[in-house]
Formats: sequence, C-alpha cells, structure tokens
Amino acid sequence: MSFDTIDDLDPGQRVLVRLDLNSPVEDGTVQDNRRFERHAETVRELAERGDRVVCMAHQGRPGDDDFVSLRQHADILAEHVGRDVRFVPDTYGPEAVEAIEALDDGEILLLENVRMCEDELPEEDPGVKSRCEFVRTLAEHVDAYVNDAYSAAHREHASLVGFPLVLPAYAGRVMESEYEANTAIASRTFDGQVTMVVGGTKATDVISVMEALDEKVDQFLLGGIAGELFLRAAGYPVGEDVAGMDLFDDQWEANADTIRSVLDERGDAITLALDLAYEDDDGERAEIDVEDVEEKTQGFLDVGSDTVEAYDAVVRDSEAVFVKGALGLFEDERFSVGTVGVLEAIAETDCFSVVGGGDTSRAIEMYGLSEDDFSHVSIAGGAYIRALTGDSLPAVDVLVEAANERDGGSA
Ligand SMILES: Nc1ncnc2c1ncn2[C@@H]1O[C@H](COP(=O)(O)OP(=O)(O)OP(=O)(O)O)[C@@H](O)[C@H]1O
Ligand SMILES: O=C(O)[C@H](O)COP(=O)(O)O
Repeated sequence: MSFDTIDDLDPGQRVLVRLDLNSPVEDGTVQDNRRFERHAETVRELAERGDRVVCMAHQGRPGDDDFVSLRQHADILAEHVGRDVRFVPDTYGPEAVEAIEALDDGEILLLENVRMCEDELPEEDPGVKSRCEFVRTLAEHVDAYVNDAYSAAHREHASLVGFPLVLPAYAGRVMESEYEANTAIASRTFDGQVTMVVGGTKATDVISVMEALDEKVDQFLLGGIAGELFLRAAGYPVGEDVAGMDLFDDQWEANADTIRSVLDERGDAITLALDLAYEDDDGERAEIDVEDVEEKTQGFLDVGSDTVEAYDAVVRDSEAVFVKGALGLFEDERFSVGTVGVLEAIAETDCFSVVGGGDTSRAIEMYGLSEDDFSHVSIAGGAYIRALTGDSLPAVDVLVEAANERDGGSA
C-alpha cells in the first residue's frame, strides 16, 4: 500500500502544498537550484488544473545565517513555474488567511518561512502536530494537502506530519518520484564493492547514518566537515572551529563517541583524506598533507589532490557508489577539486550511482556534468540517506496511513 497522489485529487480545489525550497544563501541572496525546478512541475500542474495553490516551505534553521524570508524564493519559483507566485510575509495569521481567501483558480501563493512559526519545530508525533494552532488554522481555509517535500520527510515538523490527520492528503510529483527511486535503492543488493562518499556540512546527519549503514557499505570515503571530525578522532589537530566558524565544535560534542566507535569497529572500511586544501595568503588554493598539520589556524575547504587520486581508484573498483554531501566548498571553483573529481570518476564508470543532497546535486550542473551519467540524482540529503538504511520517513508514513484509512473507510 502506498500513498495517494495528485491523480487521486479532484481538480479545482484550494490546495495547501508543502515544498522543500531550502537553498544555499550567499551574502543574503538565495541561490537558484534544482529544488525550484523540480517542485515547479508539481505547482504548475496544480495551477494548470485550476487549483488555487497555497505553497509553504522552510529556509534554514532559526539562529543560522541562512534562516531568511521566502520573499526571494517566490520570484525564483515563479520563473520556473512560468506563472506569477504571490508572496505573503505571514505563516497563518490574518494576513496569510486573507491572501489565501483572495486566490482565484490557477493562482499561486507562497506563505512565509514555516520555521518562523513557533508551532513548526520541534519534532513531535503527528497527533500532537495536527492539533497545533498553525495546522488547525490553515486547515480551515484549504480543501486538501499535498506533500511534495520528500527531502524534508525525515523531520516530524507540523507542516510535514500534521496536515494529513486533518485534511485529505496526497503526494506531489517530487515526493512520488524520489520515494520510488530511493526506496527501491534500499532493497537492492550488489555483488561487488559498495562505496559511500560522505561529506557536506551536516555531519550529525551523516555520522548516525554511517553507523546504521555498517552492513551495507564496504568503503566510506570521507570529506567535508564529517571528514575532518573523523581525522580529529584519529588524532590529527584538525576538525575544530577557528576564526569565527560554527561548523565543528558543536557537531564534535554531539558525535565524538559515535565517531570513535565507528572508527574502532569499521576503521578498515573508512578512508580519510591524506591531504587538505586551504586558501593561502595570495588567495590561491594551497594543499598540505594531514601528517604535516601542526595546528589548525584556518579553514580547510577541500580534500587535496592525493586524496582525490586515492578516492578515484576506490570509485573505479566499485559496483555501486552513493554520494551524500560535497567533499569541499565546491561553489568556489578553487575548492571544487574533490567533489568534481569524485563525481567525474563516477560518471566515467558504469557503476550504479546515486548522488544526493540539495547542495551536492547542484555541483553536477555547475561543473558541466550530465545527470544521465548517474543512476539517480536526488534533491534530498538527510531523507535520502535515511531511506538507504531502510528506515521509514515520518512524513511519508502519515501520507500512507491517510491513504489506508481512506481506503478502509470507503471499503
Ligand atoms: N570543508 C568545507 N568547508 C565548508 N563547507 C563545506 C566543506 N565541505 C563541504 N562543504 C559544503 O557542504 C555543502 C553541502 O553540505 P550539506 O550537508 O548541506 O549536504 P547536502 O547533502 O548537499 O544537502 P542537504 O542535506 O542539505 O540536502 C556544500 O554546499 C559545500 O560547500
Ligand atoms: O535541506 C534539507 O536537507 C532539508 O530541507 C531539511 O533541512 P533541515 O536539515 O534543516 O531539516
């Protein structure tokens, strides 16, 4: 049994749609990325059917620099949909309700960042979330709920798990396709070596999943923040915050024990960077062997060339390669060597390959690689790796339960 989709939803209704438009923000400017392009398909389809489309989404986490309004997202989404997208700087107050009520058939509205609403976080079970004021208020002004945010489906937040208990609930097109691809992956087995490239900034997410994927993955190739934290656990003087950074120390506190136990138990399956890259005094990329680092005085922004060579060889020996997170700050070309090197190696072999992560998948387009050279490119990060472990996703579970109940009810 699975969830219902837009095909099961009669057109011409007022539909509340949860998207995942969480995007990189550079100097206050929201960066366009594949999430807009993919979600635009669902939004356009609903608008073209004559639905009144009320979109909600999140951006960043409270307290972080990228925790900003969705005003810019509305303009970017409009470009991809090819229709106007109105924006209202309110989540469920009178201004939001008025804007929802004012919609005509085929019109699209984007509400303010749902994480600005107190009821959205923290994580609680769907029953609790369905009773919060945010969910109860919006539910009164729409006819149905569509969840298209597969990439946030591992979170038990109000906008993701609350509505299916109080409204007819359906999966959007992105939810449908990502769910199919990623769930199928979890049940696949491979005869040869399975490799996972682990990087990015959300070390806490990936480290817990590494532990859970123990049986399924033969080789982990590490980079990014998680990579440095593992180097720290292995005794190198790296993996800590310097010069106003906020990436390492908290994540080290939260994960040090797990990292040590993963290293202890699966050390043979974990390959760490041999060298790291940084910006020298002339603004150029420079590299240093990890053995030669005496003290971390500045950020390491990529893995070094020897590491790329070593990782390239492992990839070419693999039957399946899963990528979660970039090996470096690839948005800056000087520090794209690790991420692009590994992606190129994957693209050149015929292994089964999945590249996941809202940010990471952007590297494929940025550096002229073709999506066709990978088995699946997911716009999901945390949800995709959780699906690999075979774990269910709370926001998918409630959609399935809602469909089951409807079926049971009508049987
Ligand atoms: N050494 C580094 N220093 C700073 N940033 C880094 C470093 N290595 C990787 N990154 C950044 O990590 C980001 C990707 O990290 P993230 O954990 O968000 O992964 P993702 O899998 O793409 O996304 P998500 O889980 O958000 O969908 C990239 O934007 C890249 O710039
Ligand atoms: O970008 C993501 O991976 C999703 O939007 C979830 O974001 P979160 O990790 O801040 O919950």
